Amino acid sequence: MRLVLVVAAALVDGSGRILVTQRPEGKSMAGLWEFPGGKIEAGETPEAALCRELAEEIGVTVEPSALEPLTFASHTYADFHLMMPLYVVRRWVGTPAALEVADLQFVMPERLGELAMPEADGPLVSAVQSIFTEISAT
Ligand SMILES: Nc1nc2c([nH]c(=O)n2[C@H]2C[C@H](O)[C@@H](COP(=O)(O)OP(=O)(O)OP(=O)(O)O)O2)c(=O)[nH]1
Repeated sequence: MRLVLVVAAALVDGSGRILVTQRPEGKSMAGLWEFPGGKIEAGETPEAALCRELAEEIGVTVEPSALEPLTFASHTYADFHLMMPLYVVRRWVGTPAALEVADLQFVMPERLGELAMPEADGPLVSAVQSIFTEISAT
């Protein structure tokens, strides 16, 4: 089984909403909503890969020090096993734009479950929701 390393981010805005992006036509899982990010290239750290992907896909600048580890997905698809750390990002420069994604939206955490997302993302959505439930309860 091929192991694929991907890194992703949950950008959280000042209202506690989470950014999700839509996979474009021509890619696997086209049309599904996901956390922005992508594959780690040879010789790259996960943090450098994530900052590069966020700049390429949605045009925002994120400092590696702004990446807060949250959880990870470890999920077997039909033809590969995905290992994907998810970071929370609360600080970035620029306004997210759909540069290499079909669309993007900020959604309240409790609404994430209404979106069609990759199979691997179920546990990530639960983790994001539980963090924000904790925050809003304090
Ligand atoms: N960025 C991101 N990728 C995800 C998520 N959930 C999930 O299963 N993935 C998968 C989809 C892809 O197989 C892989 C990310 O690859 P990618 O999007 O950077 O590269 P790609 O389009 O060339 O991938 P592919 O067509 O070869 O599958 O991780 C997620 O929440 N965010």
